[in-house]
Order: sequence, then C-alpha cells, then structure tokens
Amino acid sequence: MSKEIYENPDLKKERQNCPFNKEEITHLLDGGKEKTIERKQLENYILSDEQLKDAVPMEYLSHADKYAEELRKACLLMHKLADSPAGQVPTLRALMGAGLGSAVLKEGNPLALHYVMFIPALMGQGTIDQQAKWLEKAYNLNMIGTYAQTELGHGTFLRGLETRATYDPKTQEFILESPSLTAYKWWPGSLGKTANYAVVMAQLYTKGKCEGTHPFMVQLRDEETHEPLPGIVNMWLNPVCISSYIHYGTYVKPTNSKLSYATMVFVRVVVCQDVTTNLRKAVTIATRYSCVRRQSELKPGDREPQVMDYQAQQNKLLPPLAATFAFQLAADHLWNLYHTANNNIEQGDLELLPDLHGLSCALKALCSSEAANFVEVCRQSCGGHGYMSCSNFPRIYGQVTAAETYEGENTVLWLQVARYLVKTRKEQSGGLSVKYLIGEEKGPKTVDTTLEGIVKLYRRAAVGLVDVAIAELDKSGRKGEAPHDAWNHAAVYLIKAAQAHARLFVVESFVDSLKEGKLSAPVRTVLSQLCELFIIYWLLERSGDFFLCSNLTKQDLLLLNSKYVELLAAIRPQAVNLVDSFDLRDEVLNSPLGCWDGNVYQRLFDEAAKSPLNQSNVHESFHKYLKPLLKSNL
Ligand SMILES: CCCCCCCC/C=C\CCCCCCCCCCC/C=C/C(=O)SCCNC(=O)CCNC(=O)[C@H](O)C(C)(C)COP(=O)(O)OP(=O)(O)OC[C@H]1O[C@@H](n2cnc3c(N)ncnc32)[C@H](O)[C@@H]1OP(=O)(O)O
Ligand SMILES: Cc1cc2nc3c(=O)[nH]c(=O)nc-3n(C[C@H](O)[C@H](O)[C@H](O)COP(=O)(O)OP(=O)(O)OC[C@H]3O[C@@H](n4cnc5c(N)ncnc54)[C@H](O)[C@@H]3O)c2cc1C
Repeated sequence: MSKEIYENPDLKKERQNCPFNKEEITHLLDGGKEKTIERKQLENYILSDEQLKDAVPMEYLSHADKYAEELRKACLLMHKLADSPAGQVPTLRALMGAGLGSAVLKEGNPLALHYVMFIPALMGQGTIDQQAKWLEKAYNLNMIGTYAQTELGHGTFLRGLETRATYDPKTQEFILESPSLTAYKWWPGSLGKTANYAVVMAQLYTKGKCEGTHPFMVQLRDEETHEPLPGIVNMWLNPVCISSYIHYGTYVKPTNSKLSYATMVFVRVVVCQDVTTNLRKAVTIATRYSCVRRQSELKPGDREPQVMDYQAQQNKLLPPLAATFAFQLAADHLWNLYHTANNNIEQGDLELLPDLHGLSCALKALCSSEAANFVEVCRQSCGGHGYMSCSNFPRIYGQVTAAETYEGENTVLWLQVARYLVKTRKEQSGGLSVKYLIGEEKGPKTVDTTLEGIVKLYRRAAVGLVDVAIAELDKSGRKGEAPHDAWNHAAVYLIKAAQAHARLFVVESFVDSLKEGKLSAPVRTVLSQLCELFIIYWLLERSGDFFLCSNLTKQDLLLLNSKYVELLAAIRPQAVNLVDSFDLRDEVLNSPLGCWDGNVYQRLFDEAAKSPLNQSNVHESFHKYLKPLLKSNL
C-alpha cells in the first residue's frame, strides 16, 4: 500500500486554489522549460547517488575529516561529470555554487576555485599557445588550480601587491618571490591542501622597471607526490607569465592595463546569481516555516495564528521574497552585458569595459549586501529554531556575507562605481549608465506614485546624488584640497550615489522584464505586485535620498506606506505558492524548517538525535569534570 505522504495541513491549505501556474514561474527563473527539465534531471542524477550523502552531519566532524569528506564527494562528482545528463558546463555551473553544489558539498567545494577562477583566468588571459598547453590539462583534471592574488598584507589594493616576478633575460625565466611576510599569498581557496598549480598575481619587473600586476602560472606541488615543490615558501619557482604582453625581453603594454583584472569581473558577475540562489533558499525556509509555526494570540480567544499572518512577519519576509526576483532579473541582464562586452573585447573593442566594470561592481556589492541583510532577517523570523545549525541559516549567512568581502570588498567596489559615475556624468560619456545619467528626468519634479512615477523618482535620486557628490568634490577643490583628499572627504556622498545607481539598475531591470516578458495574466499580476512592493520598500527604506533629489512630500510618503501595507496583505496568500515556484528540493534547502511537507517538529527532533552528545544519557565528561566539582563543596 502506498505510504500516505504527510503534508502539514496549514501548508496544504496554503497551496489550495493557487491562482497562477507555479511551473510558469519555475521556467522563468530557470530560463525556459527545457532548462527546468535539464535541471531536474541533473538533480535526480546527483542526489540519487547514495555515495554523495553524508553518513553523519558535517557539523559533527573534525576540520580534517570535513575536508577529507568534502574532497571525497567533490572527486566523486567529477567522475560523474562525464555521464551528466546536462552536459559539462551546465553541470559544472550547478555544482560550483549555492544550489545543487551546496546540497552535496555543505562545507564548500575544494575544487570550486579550479572552475570558478583558475580556468576562467586561462580562458580570459592566456595566449593561444598557453591555452593549448594548459586548458586541456585543466579540463581533464590532470592539474588542480587556484587563483592566488590576495596576500597577508594586501587584498584590495592590487597595485600594492608585494609578490614580485622578475624577468631574467639571460635565462629567459621569471623569478617569483615573496619578499616579506606580508607578501605571503593568503586566502586563495584550495591553496592550502588541494591545488598543485596556481595563477599567481605578481608585480612584473623587467629591465629594472615595474610593469604592474600580471598573472603567472606557477606549479605549487609535485604532480605525483603532491609535496610542495622546493622553495615553495619563498617561491623561487619557474613560473610562466599568463598573458600575451610579454615577448621575451620586451614588454608590450596591453591595450588596457585592467584586462589582467578580467577574472575578477567574471566572478563578480556570477556571484550576483549565486547570492540570489542563497537568498531564495533562505526565503523558502522562512516562508514555509512561518506558515507552519503557530504562536501567540492575534484575536483574543482564537487559536494561535500562523506567524505569517502577523503584518510584522510579512514585512520581514515579503520584501526578500520580492528581492529574489529583482536580483535574478538584474543578474540576467548583467550576464548578457558580460557576454556582449567579452565578445567585443576579444575583437579588440574595449568600449563596454568601463560599463561592465561599473555595473559588475555595483551589482555584486548591492546583491551581496542586501542578500546578507535579508538572510539574517529570514533567520530571525524563525525564532530560536532559526538559530540552530540544522536550520541551514548559519551556513547560508556565512556564504552570502563572504561574498560581501571576496572578489572586491564592497566599500571599495562602491567607490569604483562612484569613480565611473562621476567620470561619466562629467564627460557626458559612457555607455550603459549614460541613459540614466544623461537621460535624466526633465520637467517638473512633481511626484506621482504610480509604478512609472516611482521609477522616475529612482532616476532623479540616481542622477541627483551623483550631482551632490560632484558638488562636494568641487567644493573641496575650490578650498584648495588635492583631488585625492577631496575624493576621500566626499566618500559618504560618493557611496550613496553609487548605491542609488545600483538600485536604479535593479528597479529598471525588474520593471522592464515584466513589460517585455511573455507572461500569463495571473503570473504578471503576482510578479507586478512583488515588483511594486519591492520598489516602494526600497524607497521607504532610503526616503532621505528621494527627499534630497525630488519634490517627494510627507503626504506622498504616507500614501506609499499605505500602498505598501496593502501589497503585503495582497501577496500574503500566495507566499507559499511563490516559494514553491522556486522548485528547491529539500536536499538543496537542507533544513527541517523549510521542508516541502512542513513536518518541522519531527524533523527537528530527528536532527537533534543525530548529535553525538545524544548517543548516551551521561557523557563521559560528567565523571571527569562535573562530578568532582559537585563533590568539591567549593
Ligand atoms: C569548464 C568551464 C569552466 C567554467 C564553468 C564553471 C563556471 C562557474 C560559474 C558559476 C558557478 C557558481 C558561482 C559560484 C560563486 C561563488 C564562488 C566564488 C569564489 C570566489 C573566491 C574569492 C576570490 C577572490 O576574492 S580573488 C581576489 C579578489 N580581489 C579583488 O577583487 C581586489 C579588489 N581590488 C581591485 O579590484 C582594485 O585594486 C581596484 C579596482 C579597487 C583599484 O585598482 P587600481 O589599479 O588601483 O585602479 P584605480 O586606480 O582605482 O582605477 C584605474 C582605472 O581602472 C579601472 N578599473 C579598475 N578595475 C577594473 C576592472 N576590473 N575592469 C576594468 N576597469 C577597471 C577604473 O575604473 C579606472 O578607470 P578610469 O577610466 O581611470 O577611471
Ligand atoms: C571567503 C573568502 C574567500 C576568498 N578567496 C580568495 C581567493 O580564492 N583568492 C584570492 O586571491 N583572495 C581571496 N579572498 C581574499 C579577498 O579577495 C580579500 O579579502 C578582499 O579582496 C578584501 O581585501 P582585504 O582583505 O585586503 O581587505 P581590506 O581592503 O584590507 O579591507 C579592510 C577595510 O579597509 C577598507 N578599505 C580598503 N581600501 C579602501 C579604500 N580605497 N577606500 C575606502 N576604504 C578602503 C575596506 O572597505 C575595509 O573596510 C577571499 C576572501 C574570503 C573572505
């Protein structure tokens, strides 16, 4: 007899009479029906393999055992790659990030840097000959690489990196050395125990002149014994410079000195998608749990309500739910720009490079910081159970907050965006952002609180805050301050302008996608409600920016507040159906709070029972420590 599948009655009720086709949203997020089919086949292929399941929860293993277990599974995944139903690259993309990959490798993928940075560095910066030599070896996993740029003393300021690569014309070799403790490469993933090669970023010296940071291929460990090569600590190695600007003996300047930063741009682009995947997981866990959890008393004498029925809980969870759509659509736009810009760069056309740099910095900083804040709100919305390791919130939060620092610390990236905006505004040049900065809203600054009217407010804030920052720079200049001091003294304004610009891009992406998208009426309705909720939410959160740059009044704000709470109530009935549309399997969510069937309490209990401490009634430490204390009559 088929086993009755348990479904929490509250969740079951939430799912009744869904007014829209959930699969339509799933296909939208996957990039089409075929992609959904491919993803589900790949998930079944990977998650059905018993060898990829954890015998014990990872949190109860030692550091070394965690590493060994993750490496075992990562290597098994690579063996499965060849037979993957989705093909190599889609499978790799799925296995390297926060979705399917983290369902198997919960503590992180020891091979991630090989695919996310090492191979892209070879593809983006190696010469044809170098690619012929290294790429096949890397694809075939006959070498494991990482990307070694950050040092103990420098991560942000690349022009300050201390690792030196000196070209010796006599031997036609590069001598790589770490001249000081602070020059030691620090942080690169896989560098400690896994990688035997690295792309090392070092200052190139030739004929006594420093030509700036360049990438070098360096072998770190013996391919047979995995022992570090002799002198690896002081790095007297036989590196190869990965770029086509070094014709032995003569240094040929690249058309743009920042092309060596290209790998970082790629990762900033893919990180936007990755943090959005993590945010989707957190929102799904918190939303389902909030519809299972009943607590307190809403109406005196009534049954305890689902906590999702509190407006305060809706205010916590529905903006992040809306953000997952906003960030996904913006990340899709950025991914398309990346491909266009990269294809142009390969033809020698660098015109879009500043736009790509500006936008990738803006979106990486915005999506990672907003996702980190929203994940923490989701965690808090689940009360004590949200604090448990098994809720998966601690791991998700650790992953999204890491993204605020790696691949360019967010503040530093905001200042890069500001530099690009100030230059674009002053020169009336630039590509993508010019439509925002130059196409500024003309005419009266009266406010209308329609969707179009609110988008116009975002444009006014984006342009207005750049102008405020420029005015600050000019004021400092008139006081005789040097440009670098003026820049530093305007940092607060510059960062606000950069953030307003990033928000405008996300808002425009969301609105434009709904206009362009071929959506059924019910899906368009619910996504439009989410879009309007989100852009009002951000406006209310940043109302100071809008007061500064438009004729927004207190009356307008009160009206927008009313609209916001109306939208909370309108979207609330569809919250579970919307997160169900993400189609995130329980193994990917990896949380008893977020499981599809809502059987939360039993699963929490089962998870707790797995703890080694719960394998006996009295732990041995009682006899060693507590009992003597109890007897000691202190
Ligand atoms: C088989 C197939 C393989 C592929 C298949 C799998 C692919 C995987 C895909 C998806 C998987 C899922 C995703 C997983 C994601 C999670 C894993 C991520 C792991 C990441 C681990 C972390 C790695 C790291 O952290 S690496 C180290 C990162 N470090 C940094 O980012 C350093 C930050 N600092 C800098 O970038 C620079 O120092 C700076 C920009 C802050 C300043 O540089 P500086 O030289 O001082 O320049 P500046 O004077 O400010 O500006 C001069 C001009 O240069 C322009 N510019 C600066 N940078 C760039 C750039 N990058 N591009 C273009 N232009 C740039 C700047 O705008 C100035 O221009 P101007 O015209 O003069 O104003
Ligand atoms: C999980 C993780 C994985 C990583 N993986 C890798 C890897 O694989 N390979 C690799 O090479 N690196 C890696 N890194 C290192 C990472 O790239 C750096 O930590 C990052 O670039 C930040 O640099 P930093 O640590 O020097 O911070 P710092 O720049 O020293 O930041 C300290 C403070 O100084 C401020 N600051 C710095 N410069 C400025 C400025 N110009 N204006 C205003 N404020 C400023 C920052 O905003 C910050 O508040 C990783 C880091 C993490 C956390």
